[in-house]
Amino acid sequence: MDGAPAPIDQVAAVRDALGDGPDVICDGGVRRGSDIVKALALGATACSIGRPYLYGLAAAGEAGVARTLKILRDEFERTLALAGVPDIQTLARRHIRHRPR
Ligand SMILES: Cc1cc2nc3c(=O)[nH]c(=O)nc-3n(C[C@H](O)[C@H](O)[C@H](O)COP(=O)(O)O)c2cc1C
Repeated sequence: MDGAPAPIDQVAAVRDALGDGPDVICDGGVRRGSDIVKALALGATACSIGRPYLYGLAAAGEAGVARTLKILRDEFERTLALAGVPDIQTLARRHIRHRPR
């Protein structure tokens, strides 16, 4: 998997190939709320997480998982606000500058 492209770098191409209909879920490498903003701007419907919630679980059990989700949500909302984007529906590719590696 070391040579596999990052999921975030595939979102735009997947969305372009599928069109507006199907859901696209970006899974893998989401660590910050701003990562979710980027994925949605590129065309994802949602993101999923694996390790981040496990880190919270390991640190503080159920409360740690809740804390992880709150951190991600707060960062997500803060990033939208700082970008001047009022809501998810308004979020679009023009709001970010993304160069796939
Ligand atoms: C401990 C652990 C076990 C996992 N087991 C599976 C699995 O059995 N099958 C699977 O498809 N993905 C598995 N995953 C992948 C997650 O479902 C998810 O795709 C991935 O963790 C998302 O990336 P992230 O950890 O960077 O957020 C596992 C991930 C972790 C951390």
